[in-house]
Amino acid sequence: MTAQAIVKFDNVIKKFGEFTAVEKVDFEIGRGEFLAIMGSSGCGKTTTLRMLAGLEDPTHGNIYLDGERVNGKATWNRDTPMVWQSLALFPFLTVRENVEFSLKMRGVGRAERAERADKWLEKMQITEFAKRNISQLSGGQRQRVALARALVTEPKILLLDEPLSALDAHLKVRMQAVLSNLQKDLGITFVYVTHSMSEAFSMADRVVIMSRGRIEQIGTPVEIYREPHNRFVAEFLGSANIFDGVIEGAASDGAGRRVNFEGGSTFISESELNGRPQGDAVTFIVSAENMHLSPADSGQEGVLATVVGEEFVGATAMVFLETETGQELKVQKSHDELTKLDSHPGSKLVVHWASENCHVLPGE
Ligand SMILES: Nc1ncnc2c1ncn2[C@@H]1O[C@H](COP(=O)(O)OP(=O)(O)OP(=O)(O)O)[C@@H](O)[C@H]1O
Repeated sequence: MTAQAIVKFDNVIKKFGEFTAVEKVDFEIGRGEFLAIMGSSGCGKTTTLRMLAGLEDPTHGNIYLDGERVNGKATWNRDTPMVWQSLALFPFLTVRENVEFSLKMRGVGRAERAERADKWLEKMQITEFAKRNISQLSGGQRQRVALARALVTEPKILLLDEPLSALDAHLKVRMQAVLSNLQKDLGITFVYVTHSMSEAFSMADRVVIMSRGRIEQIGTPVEIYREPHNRFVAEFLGSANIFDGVIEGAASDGAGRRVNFEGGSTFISESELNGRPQGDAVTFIVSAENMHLSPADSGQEGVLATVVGEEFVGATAMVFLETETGQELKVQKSHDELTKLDSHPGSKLVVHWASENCHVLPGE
């Protein structure tokens, strides 16, 4: 375990009967890091978090928390509070009583409890609601109570399981800022499970992408976005066009080689091809914002495709096209540009891209 790490998962496997929910998970979480765990439903995100919280025990492997092996250690001895989507606040207690709860459980005296709760009520801007019952609060206010309740013991690490998913879009964005600032101010490690790419990518220092109990990639949001490791991650991010190609020329000291794919070919730099031999199959991506469109009669080299639909994405549009070989492509463009191209369903356009925007998936 490196000195900066607060958590280490060492070859952790979790089985429920014969079913493997988490398969050989091996990673560290840095002290003070905001780590998001993402993946599709059922991929093992929550089970991973629950093992860290002590709510599940690993079937194999070890979990270390702050240098100590914690397999089998009870959750109440771990100091790993968790904030859930359901929040699990006590409806029969007031806001203040909720916030004081874990201090009371630890035998902290009345005066100190009140003082510490006051500090967190104030920090979370809910002092004015201290005497209210939970049922008398809005969704955002409940979130703040849940955070105050979890943080009042001043833990080194906070576990969050889809804490914002029940909130409406506007409130979600506001709470993202609250969480992000809180984490930076306190310097506490946050481990944050979410389905939402926008939440993970806007808040986290690093993101773990899981699929079927395995880690597909760990990296900063920019690394994962620009350089997805494999097809699963590229598809999960949803913004890339994925091509299966075959390398035409032999590796050399040159700048790159041609790669043929069904319905076209492109030049890819040698740094991306990484010395792979001639004839090797490669999977590469080009992100939607790096794709360009030109009129079919422009003489532009590229792939001829037919527009099948458009989706409004704020200031831009995502144009969906189908090539003559049946491959679906997506291209993100400004509305102005699309108007100039007179793009509409049925239009034939040439899709093209710069070779430096081709990224070969190393894990394929
Ligand atoms: N107690 C259990 N007994 C049996 N199977 C379980 C148990 N808990 C989880 N699983 C299974 O393990 C797999 C991973 O579950 P987990 O809750 O970790 O997924 P997740 O990625 O958090 O999914 P979601 O995003 O839907 O919450 C799922 O297939 C789930 O059905």
